[in-house]
Amino acid sequence: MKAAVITFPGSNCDRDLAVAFERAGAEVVKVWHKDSDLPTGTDIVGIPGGFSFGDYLRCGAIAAQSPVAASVKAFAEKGGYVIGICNGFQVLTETGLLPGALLRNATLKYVCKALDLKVATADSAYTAGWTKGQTIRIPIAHHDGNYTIDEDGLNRLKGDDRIAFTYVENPNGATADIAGVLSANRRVLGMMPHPERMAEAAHGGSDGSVLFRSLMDAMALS
Ligand SMILES: NC(=O)CC[C@H](N)C(=O)O
Repeated sequence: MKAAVITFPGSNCDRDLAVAFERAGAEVVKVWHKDSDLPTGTDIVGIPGGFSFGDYLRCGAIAAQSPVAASVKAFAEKGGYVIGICNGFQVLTETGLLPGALLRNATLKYVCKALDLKVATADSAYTAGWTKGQTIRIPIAHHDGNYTIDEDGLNRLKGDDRIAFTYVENPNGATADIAGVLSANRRVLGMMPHPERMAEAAHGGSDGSVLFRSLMDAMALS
């Protein structure tokens, strides 16, 4: 499996994401945001966490205008797999690949801690390694993680089983405790928590590694 990890000025989780993909067995190619083409044979695009373009305008808004963003959008629209973590999730909502928006945390504070999540669906390449309703521990680190969506949008997400993860204790005011959502074709995942930061014993937990392994398994079958 070839994973393309995008880097913007201000990204800071690109290396961690690359390592998590590699430990799961993927080949990783780093892609600078000015590269307009994804590497030939890309199976999945990873948009990492960080502070792209200093979080100016809105988190992810400038990154969503980068040359590479158009290729990522075209890749996703053709059915490609894309995962956006934290700032990557913000970029995905700004490109329109995922619905909703990430607003400032209700507390107006940056929150950095490990917390419990519920796996809201096991029906995706990313979450198939867990069972629905399982509690897992993954860290968050953000000031704009307050996932917000209108009632119609929320009903669509619920009706289509597209909520991937919810918080056990909501740290940021997110609508319906949502921590991660899937696209309509279930191949684009955006999540505020950082699975790559809890992916091996030395991180203090390895729940995050399940996501990368599930992905590898799903791709081996497809
Ligand atoms: N860890 C991150 O990716 C941070 C995302 C974003 N800059 C925020 O603070 O909300």
